[in-house]
Amino acid sequence: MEVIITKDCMTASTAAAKTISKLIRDKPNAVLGLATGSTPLPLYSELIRMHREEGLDFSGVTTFNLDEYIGLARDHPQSYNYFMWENLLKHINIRTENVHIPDGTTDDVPGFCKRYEEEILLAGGIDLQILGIGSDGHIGFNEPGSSFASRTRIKTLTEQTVADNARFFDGDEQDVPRHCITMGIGTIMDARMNLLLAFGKNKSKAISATIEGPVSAMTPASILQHHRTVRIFIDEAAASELKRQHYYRWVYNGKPAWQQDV
Ligand SMILES: N[C@@H]1[C@@H](O)[C@H](O)[C@@H](COP(=O)(O)O)O[C@@H]1O
Repeated sequence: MEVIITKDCMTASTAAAKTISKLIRDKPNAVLGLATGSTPLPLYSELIRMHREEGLDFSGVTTFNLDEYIGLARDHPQSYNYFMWENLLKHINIRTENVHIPDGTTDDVPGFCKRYEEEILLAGGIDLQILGIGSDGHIGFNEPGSSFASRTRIKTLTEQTVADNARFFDGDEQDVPRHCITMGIGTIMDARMNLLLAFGKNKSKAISATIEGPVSAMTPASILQHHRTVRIFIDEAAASELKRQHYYRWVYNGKPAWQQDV
């Protein structure tokens, strides 16, 4: 695990965007795993800027989104499909046929999930998965208790996640769907690299449990301790409960210049 503590979310997002742009320049047909939520928004803005000003080319890139609410149409303003097109996809030169987002309106959820997994395999697997984290430690919508071996499937949100996400639904918890389709933890663990972003004090407990806690299904993100290549970008507030913050800073500051591209 590489833990990178930055002074604010913009610095972290710019650094994370550099990791992604390097991947795309080295491998123009890279497969990206995308996340929603407020956390990756500055990262997506930076990728859009890189596309416009530095010619970052997405024409060969394929994407798979982590999750989607069940019951929301693709054009519903709170659907993750709408979110992705508004905040990233319509601003870059990605091919529509290369974009994959779970379909929350499918009438065959198990069949859809099976095909989603097959499509990831057919694309060659995910090179880099972007992750946010829920305040309860979830990744994608894999809530506490999710199996570490899980694949794309239906899940029920926790009351905590419904409460957290109500802010996107005018604060009304009744409007937040209770079910979703999400990549499984096993799916996320198959990505060749995972890049997790977390900002703000309300993520500090989940972050300390993820990085320094025991690996436990009660903190789904803690399984990343078993992943080979994970970069965690956090701001000072999200890092505030880490016991070994001094060490993470010391490691990063001691890195040779050629490694400090992040
Ligand atoms: N399914 C998404 C997660 O992928 C995301 O990481 C989380 C955190 O959202 P935010 O970044 O807005 O805090 O929200 C949702 O539950």
